[in-house]
Amino acid sequence: MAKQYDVLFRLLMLGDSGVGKTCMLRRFTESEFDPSHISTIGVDFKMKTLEIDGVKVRVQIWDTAGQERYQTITKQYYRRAQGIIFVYDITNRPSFQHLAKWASDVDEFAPNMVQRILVGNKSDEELRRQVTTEQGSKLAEAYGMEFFETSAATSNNISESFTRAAELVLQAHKRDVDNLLGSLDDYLEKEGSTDHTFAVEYETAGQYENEYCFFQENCSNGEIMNCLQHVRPGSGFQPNFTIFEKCDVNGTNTHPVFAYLKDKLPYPDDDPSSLMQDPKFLIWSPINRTDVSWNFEKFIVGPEGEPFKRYSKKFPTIDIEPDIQRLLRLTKS
Ligand SMILES: Nc1nc2c(ncn2[C@@H]2O[C@H](COP(=O)(O)OP(=O)(O)OP(=O)(O)O)[C@@H](O)[C@H]2O)c(=O)[nH]1
Repeated sequence: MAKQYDVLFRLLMLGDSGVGKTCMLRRFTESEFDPSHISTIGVDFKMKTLEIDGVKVRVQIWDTAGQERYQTITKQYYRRAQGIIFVYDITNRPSFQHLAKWASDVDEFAPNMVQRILVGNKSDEELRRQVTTEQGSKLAEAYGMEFFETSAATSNNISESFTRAAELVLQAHKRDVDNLLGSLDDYLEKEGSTDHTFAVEYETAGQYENEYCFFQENCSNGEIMNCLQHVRPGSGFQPNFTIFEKCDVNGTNTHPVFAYLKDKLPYPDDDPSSLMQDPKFLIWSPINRTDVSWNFEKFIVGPEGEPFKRYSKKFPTIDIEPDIQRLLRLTKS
């Protein structure tokens, strides 16, 4: 598989509802501006590839809902961000005053290394301005952030601000980038790609007839195909995709693909705290906080090899479908 980028970073946009986060993101990724305001529900994201200092940086930009009622959901995304773009609306003073709260949430929930910039959006609305450029710039200085005034309507400083956020993240992770593991593609390339092995243990979701196939087999490698064909789902079932051998996902022999997945997604999204309830089931060593919990956690990986989400053993497999659909749409777009 040809490598499309060198590194993948996640940026998160935070700020009150209506400040223009979605419009900024659309302007940056699709060069479009839609004057209607449809509040984001939970989180959404878009991707863009930038070339910075000769490095192809794929940025996954998460657009969060500013509305209070979604904060429990959106806070779960903080810990996975490498960069934060705080946005306020220059025509709305309260959105500027609330930055203190957004910043303190980030201090609490985001990783220490997270890079931040401050953006005052709607700079085209000079006549309705309630926050001066100087006030914005002073606040940014106080927080040690770079500052931009932007307009999603005219495109002013949109590209500059997103690119700067990505540059800061790249600089902060320079050492990692130099020893780059990069993407899942790299691993597969290193491992000899198609004829090498990696795990398959999926959960039964009763969807054999549908587009996705999830299944669970406890038998040995040699028996898997027979089980599928004759037992579950049976009736001569033939998968139309490659099934790899089983492999270790925890312990000293952890397969590099799973080491990578666990590194990028250390905890299940829906249940970050629990690992294994009963230590007598821990049959591998060494035990690590990010280990895959029995039985069964799920990972999904995006169209370009980026680990997208990890689901706990309690998360119903059937409920992964909306995320799969979303990623498939992304592949087609
Ligand atoms: N004049 C002007 N209006 C803008 C600009 N950016 C966004 N808007 C308008 O502001 C409103 C809200 O924009 P959104 O992008 O939906 O706001 P949001 O921050 O994503 O809101 P939530 O999803 O609720 O958090 C829309 O009516 C936009 O048309 C801008 O740069 N200039």
